[in-house]
Amino acid sequence: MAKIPVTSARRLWAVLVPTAWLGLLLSPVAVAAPSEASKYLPASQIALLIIAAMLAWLLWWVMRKRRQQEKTLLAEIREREARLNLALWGSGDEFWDWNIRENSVYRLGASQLLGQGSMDSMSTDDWRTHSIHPDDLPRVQKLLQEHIVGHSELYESEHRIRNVRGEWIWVRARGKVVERDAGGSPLRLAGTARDITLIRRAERERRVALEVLRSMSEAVGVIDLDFRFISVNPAFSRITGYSEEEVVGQNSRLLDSSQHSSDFYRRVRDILERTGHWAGEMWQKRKDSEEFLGWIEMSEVRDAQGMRSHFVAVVNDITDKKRAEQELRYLANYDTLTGLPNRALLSERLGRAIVRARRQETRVAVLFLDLDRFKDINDSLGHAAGDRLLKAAATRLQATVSASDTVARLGGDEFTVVLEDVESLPAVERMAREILNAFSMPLEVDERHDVSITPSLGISLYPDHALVPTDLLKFADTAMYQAKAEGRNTYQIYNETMDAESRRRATVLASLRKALDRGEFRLVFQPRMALADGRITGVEALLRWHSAELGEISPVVFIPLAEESGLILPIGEWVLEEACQTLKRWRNHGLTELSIGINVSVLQLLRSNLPEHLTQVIEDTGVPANRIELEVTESMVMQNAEQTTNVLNELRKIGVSLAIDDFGTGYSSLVYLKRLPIDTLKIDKEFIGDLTRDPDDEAITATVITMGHSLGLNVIAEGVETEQQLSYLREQGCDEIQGFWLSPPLDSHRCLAFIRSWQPGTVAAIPAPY
Ligand SMILES: Nc1nc2c(ncn2[C@@H]2O[C@@H]3COP(=O)(O)O[C@H]4[C@@H](O)[C@H](n5cnc6c(=O)[nH]c(N)nc65)O[C@@H]4COP(=O)(O)O[C@H]3[C@H]2O)c(=O)[nH]1
Repeated sequence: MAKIPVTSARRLWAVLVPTAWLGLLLSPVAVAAPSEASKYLPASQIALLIIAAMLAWLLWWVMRKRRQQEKTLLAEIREREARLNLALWGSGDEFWDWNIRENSVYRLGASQLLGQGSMDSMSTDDWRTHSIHPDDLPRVQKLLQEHIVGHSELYESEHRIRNVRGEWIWVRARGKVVERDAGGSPLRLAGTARDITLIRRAERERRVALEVLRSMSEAVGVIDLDFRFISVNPAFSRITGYSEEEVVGQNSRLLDSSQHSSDFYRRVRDILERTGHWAGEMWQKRKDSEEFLGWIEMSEVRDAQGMRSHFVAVVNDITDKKRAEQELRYLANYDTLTGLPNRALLSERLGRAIVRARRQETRVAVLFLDLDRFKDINDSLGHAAGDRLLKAAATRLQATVSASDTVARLGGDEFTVVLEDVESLPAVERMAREILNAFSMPLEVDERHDVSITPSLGISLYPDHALVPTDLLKFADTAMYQAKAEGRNTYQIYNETMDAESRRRATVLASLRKALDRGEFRLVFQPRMALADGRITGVEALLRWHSAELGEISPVVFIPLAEESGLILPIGEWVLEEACQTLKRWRNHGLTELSIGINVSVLQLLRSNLPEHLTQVIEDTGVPANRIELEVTESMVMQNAEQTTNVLNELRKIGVSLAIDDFGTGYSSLVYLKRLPIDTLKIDKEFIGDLTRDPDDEAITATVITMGHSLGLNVIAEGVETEQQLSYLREQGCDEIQGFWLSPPLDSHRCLAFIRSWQPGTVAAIPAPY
């Protein structure tokens, strides 16, 4: 159908409507009374009227049709607009239309941006100042300008705009000039803006995550569900040695190490597949085959649909940390010198042993072991040799006990052995003897030095003596001190009286420390006589201590304490000076042939400046060196033969004579004796006491005399109490005797009087004083 322009249709309407009305008005006349009508209107007019009416109807019909079309069009437009709205809502986009000429911006947008069903129209200026973030505005304007002038095909920008809630959100705006004037100048620019806040945030988070991954010190590997690497971070390459290219596509088995069984790795993967997570320590193998310990956390990653898409493994190389931890644990529990458990680990093991023993109703024995005179050796050989000696002692000890027993070092020269499942006390004693026996062979300190050292052992038992580790250790320690007091190189089993003993020892030691300053010491002198002519050849100076608090204390008690505590050094100096002063006085009384024997502790030989001090005393007193005889005990010398020999040689050079005291108790070998620069052997009173009663002692004494003479030594018998003993010794050719038969130790005045009144010829007639 041909379309009629709206304006001409209106004009036609203006002519046709009155005509049609006229036609209609006149038509009834013609119809009702044709004869009359024919009277009034000619037929042509009637026809005209009918045509006019028909035209009017036609026009009305066209107009109606037209209105219907317009309505349909409008409905279509509305529908499209609704669809556009829907599309914008669905996409979250905003449509904007900038009318440059009218200087206004029309915006149609999703509720997120502009509010529900929002349509907005604003001036360009308002749009600029209120809607676009001031920081982004210059850039937006620049991009718009570039597009308007034709420098860009499309206007495109990412910037912030204010949303319906007044918050700044990021949008990606795109647009194009959609209308230009005849001269080509843009009239309208339209486009969309999409909310990209979340995308940008996700993008930023992704960038941050990527940066974190890149800078992480932990190795990160992304693995697919078949355990093949998808990507790895730089730390992964650094730690494993594999570059990303080398590893992507490879199965993660590539890093499996031989430290675990393949079963282990299979189990880990099973757990990961079942639970989506696994964390733990795992050995891994680097590209260069070196193995490292990793702390590994593996977790599944799910996609947007919640389906597992891959795994992420974070690997921390903890090899060094673990090593450091182990070292720390080792340091906390083990003695670094010997590698034996230390006190902490010992207490723990002892505790566990006690728990087991309680359950099984068995016994636990604690053997507390201290090396005799270790301090002296340490001081004389040097600390390095001392350390080697301790190591050798630890090895010897470990080799002696069984592997299930704990050998620990508590510090210094103190060791402890814990024996479990102890059947009986004799079994423990057997072990104690085995240990003592094991130390009868010298320990090799280095290629040149062998050192003989003996231990003293104290024993305590669970549950007999104590029920807790601390008490068991304390009691074994007490028993060990008792073993020392018993003469060392022995063992003692704890008993309650030892506590009193150790308390007494502590009291004595406390008083001993003050004794020298308080002038509580004095010397007594015991004469000795030559058997050949009955002449008094000399005296032995013996120390006495009368304590203000404790009364008279025997040297047998306080000398070992003085040696252990080191007090023997100043005390020994005092003895030396006092003895030489006495001899000087006696010499002034004419006793110029008299010698004086002075006991010297091994500690003085090893630790003091004895040769220098002696030289000084000789100089001060004017006593000839050859009238001084230093007495050292056999066992002391033998234990530290090498070091003591050096000092003895120095002393010999000064001119003093040297005697081996208590000879016969130390099992000296002849070879050693020959090497020592000594002049005299003093046979221990133990052998003399049983002379004439014990044939063994007689034989030993006779042998010692013969042996001493064969080495060119003067032999003196100590502790001679009877005439029978004297006769026997004379028979055997012993050179001198000393003992109660002749005289007990006397103070200096009485001793001087005794010597002066002594008649050599009346030897046989002198009765024993006791
Ligand atoms: N049963 C018996 N005993 C007799 C007889 N004759 C003497 N004795 C005792 O035997 C000990 C001999 O001294 P020692 O063997 O050097 O043994 C000494 C010595 O090793 C040590 N001692 C004493 N004075 C000193 C000293 O000034 N310095 C050092 N380092 N040790 C000393 O103490 C130990 C014991 O000395 P003391 O108690 O004075 O005991 C002395 C003496 O009194 C006797 O016929 N029968």
